[in-house]
Parts: sequence; structure tokens; C-alpha cells
Amino acid sequence: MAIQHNVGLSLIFRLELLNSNTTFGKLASIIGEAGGDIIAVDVIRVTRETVIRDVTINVSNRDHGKQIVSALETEPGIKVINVSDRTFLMHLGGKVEVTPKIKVKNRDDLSRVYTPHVARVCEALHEDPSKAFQLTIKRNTVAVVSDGTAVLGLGDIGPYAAIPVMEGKAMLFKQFAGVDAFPVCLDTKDPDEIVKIVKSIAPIFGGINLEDIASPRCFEIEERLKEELDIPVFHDDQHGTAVVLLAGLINAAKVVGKKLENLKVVVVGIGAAGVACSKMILAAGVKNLIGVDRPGILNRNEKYENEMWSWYAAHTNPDNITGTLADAIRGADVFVGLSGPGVLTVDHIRSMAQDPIVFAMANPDPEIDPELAEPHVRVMATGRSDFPNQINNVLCFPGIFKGALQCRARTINEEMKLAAARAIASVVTDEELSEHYIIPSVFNKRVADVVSEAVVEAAYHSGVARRERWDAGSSNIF
Ligand SMILES: NC(=O)C1=CN([C@@H]2O[C@H](COP(=O)(O)OP(=O)(O)OC[C@H]3O[C@@H](n4cnc5c(N)ncnc54)[C@H](O)[C@@H]3O)[C@@H](O)[C@H]2O)C=CC1
Ligand SMILES: CC(=O)C(=O)O
Ligand SMILES: [Mg+2]
Repeated sequence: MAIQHNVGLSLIFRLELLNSNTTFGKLASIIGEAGGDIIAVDVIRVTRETVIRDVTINVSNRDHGKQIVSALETEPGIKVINVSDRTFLMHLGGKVEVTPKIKVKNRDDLSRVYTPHVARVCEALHEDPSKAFQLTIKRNTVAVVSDGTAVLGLGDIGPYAAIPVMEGKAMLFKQFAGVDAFPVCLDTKDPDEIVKIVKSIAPIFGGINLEDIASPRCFEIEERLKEELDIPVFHDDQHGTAVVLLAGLINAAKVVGKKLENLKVVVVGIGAAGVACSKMILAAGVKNLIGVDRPGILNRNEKYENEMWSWYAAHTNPDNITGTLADAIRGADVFVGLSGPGVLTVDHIRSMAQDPIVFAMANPDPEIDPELAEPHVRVMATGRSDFPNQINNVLCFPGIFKGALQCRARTINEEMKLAAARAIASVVTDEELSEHYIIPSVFNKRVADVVSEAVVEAAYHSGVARRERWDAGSSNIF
């Protein structure tokens, strides 16, 4: 299996070049000799003496970028004005904005969208708050709520550092499913306070997507909010990840010709994502599931402070084995990583059963470098966009919320999650299915639609949809 991935960084070097000293050929050869790969050149300003160019160069990492700056600065006719990072440029001023749906063209429009006529709509909502689903953005808006305590695999980096990820999620909600989403990063880690704040802002939202909140607090926060709110509350790192993982597992098992109930699965990282993925794996029929975290294999001989680990040990590990990952993974069919980089080695993979399936899903760096793992595995997947088989919750959260909002579901239940997983798996047809293609691309436009349709059906079937099927969504004022 050939894995290709993008080079590390794409930097834009703004250079002032003295016409008398420096030709473009000379510039290109300095960059080439320093190992840089020029991918674009723009002319910014030309005078008789100088030309200012933006040269976009792929480099392997920041140090490599600095080496190129040094190489350029040793040349008398070249001045490095500035170096910018294309990724940072995409974040300048944030990535989302609020756009009105109606243009206010005259005083008549103004009097209707705002005062005085808006008052009648306010009164209608005062009389019947459930009309917020018809007459406000509640109908199609989700809050992406984080306290910044488990941002990707970067850990507790705080609410400001969480903003770029939450803005990214908001963008993806809109682009893939037409759902409006707003990032809400909270400057508190106190579960009571988080529950209180989310409850207080809930009137404006049709759903709450909890994101990157560390375990085990995330379990309590989600449970309490689910109980106390009548809109879907969905911890994406738990359930979005679990839905997509199950879709990938269904298809990977088909590729290797094994049945789910016969698989031995090892999950490393029994945190938010690991627990939910494990529950989904059990619900799908897997019997031999073993969890590993920092203390080693979770087993019934130990007492854990983390209550979830005690629950986990009681419901998995049928032979109650103990030890390390090396002990757990011997003879395993599937490795699922939701922990951090460097956890899995080639020796571990070599000890797995025939046709190993490795889902190294930690972000941004997987549990093993896929290029190292590749010669030893049958099916390899990561959470990243720059490798094949991307198992990432972005395949789930836009479509599952689109469906839940459409039928005005009061919750997102197990039936809806299983329907979403099967829908994602079904996008890859039997003819298309292969080691390199177990999961549809996040850019496959069908995914959000098939997921939302399956979710709507499951919501009606399980009795949590509140919108009558015949309700076209218009507003009856009498
Ligand atoms: N591909 C995807 O769609 C998703 C990937 N993830 C990734 O999964 C990882 C975990 O995320 P969360 O569950 O939200 O975090 P979390 O903080 O709730 O859980 C992480 C767990 O991994 C354990 N862990 C970390 N390093 C370990 C090691 N070396 N050995 C054994 N256990 C270790 C921790 O003790 C903790 O229990 C992150 O890297 C995150 O980016 C999370 C959600 C979705
Ligand atoms: C993808 C995602 O939600 C995470 O890595 O946390
Ligand atoms: Mg996340």
C-alpha cells in the first residue's frame, strides 16, 4: 500500500531582489540547494533597482524554513522581508462570520426585521417558546462548545488555543451540511459552571456539540446536559468518532474477510473517544475487546480512581488478562489508537494476527507513522487528511446534526448513531471497497445527505423526532 502525504509546511517568503545582482535562476538554485521546493512565485512590486516577490516554498519543518532564510541572507542581492505560513494566513481574522439572510433595503424592511413589527414575533415566542424552531436561528444552529482541555491530542491548552479548532468545526458544519454553527470557548473547567453556562445559552441553539473536553469530566458534563436540555447534546469526540470508527471497522472487516463477532480488538487511550468507540464496538457485536491506558491493560484485579476505567474493566477483557500493550496486542486482529504519538511499534504489529487492521487515530500525530506501519498491515487508517482512509469525526457530525435538526429530535440516541455508522459505511460500494478505500472521503458530497436521511428515519423510528413528517416548517400565526 503506497502512502503519500504532503510535505510539512508551506511558507511564503517575501523577498526584495536587487535587479543588478540577482536573477531568478540564482534565487531558485539557492532555494533548491537548501532543499526547498518552490511551488509558486508572485511579483508584488517592481522598481528600476529592485523587484519584490512572494515565493511559496514547501519545507519539511520550521527549522528547515530558517535554514532557507539563512541561505538566502548570505546572498548580497537578496533581502528577506518577511516569512509567512499559509496555514496561519488562512486563520487571519478567524474563519467564520455571521451573514444576514435578508437584505434590509428600505424602512419598511427595517420596521419588519427590527422594531416595531419584530415585537409581534417576540410576543408570539413569549406565548409559545417552541416556536423558536420556526422563527429563529434555533432551527438550524449548533453551538460548538469547548473548555480547551483536550484539544486534538494537544491536551489542556486552554480556551483561546481551542478557538481555531472550534472555528474549523463550525466551517465544516456549514460546508458539508448547511448547518450554522458557532464556536463557544469557555474560560472555566468546572463541570457545574460549564453545565450552567450551556443551559443558559441553549435557547438560541438547536443542538449542542461538545468538543475537546477532557475525560472523565466530559462524561458527567454530557450526561447532565442531556438530562437537563431538550435539544441534542452530542460529545463529538465520543460519539462522532465512534460512529466513523464503526463505519471503518465494518468495511475493514469485509476487506479481510473476518466477522465482527470473531475479532480481537485492542483500544489504546481509554479517554473520551476511546470509551465511546469501545461501547460502539461492543454494540456492533465484538466480544473480545481489550482496553489499554497509561496503567496498562484495564483489568478487574485493579481498583481505578477513574470510574469509567472500572466500568470498562468490568465490561471488556473477557479473559481478564493483565500487562502492557505488548501483552494485549499479541494475536489481535484490530488496533484502535485514541491516545498519542509513538504508542504503537512495528514489533507490536508483527505480533498481531494475520491481516492486521490498524486505526491510528490520534491527531495531529498518529500512534505510529503510517509509512513505518504500512509494510506490515493489511488495512491502515489515521485521523489525518493527508493519508488514505481518514477516520475522522468530520464524516459524522455535520450529517448527524443536519438530520437531528431537520426532524427536531430531542436527543441523538444509539439508534441514530448506528444508522449514521451504517450509512457512512454504505457510501463505499462493494466494487469500490479495498485496503485503500474503506471509508468515503470527507469531500464526498453524498456522505452528509445519506447520514442525515438515515438519522431522520432512525429518529422517527425510535420516537425522538418532534416535527411532524408533514410539517413543511412554515409558521401558522393563528
Ligand atoms: N480521528 C478522530 O476523529 C479523532 C481523534 N481523536 C484523537 O484521539 C486522541 C484522544 O482524544 P480524547 O479521547 O478526546 O482525549 P482524552 O484526553 O479524553 O483521552 C486520551 C486518553 O489517552 C490516554 N493516553 C495518552 N497517551 C497515552 C499513552 N502513551 N499510552 C496509553 N494511554 C495514553 C490518556 O491517559 C487518556 O485516557 C487525541 O489524539 C485526539 O486527537 C479524538 C477524537 C476524534
Ligand atoms: C478530530 C477531533 O475531533 C479531534 O482530534 O479531537
Ligand atoms: Mg475533537
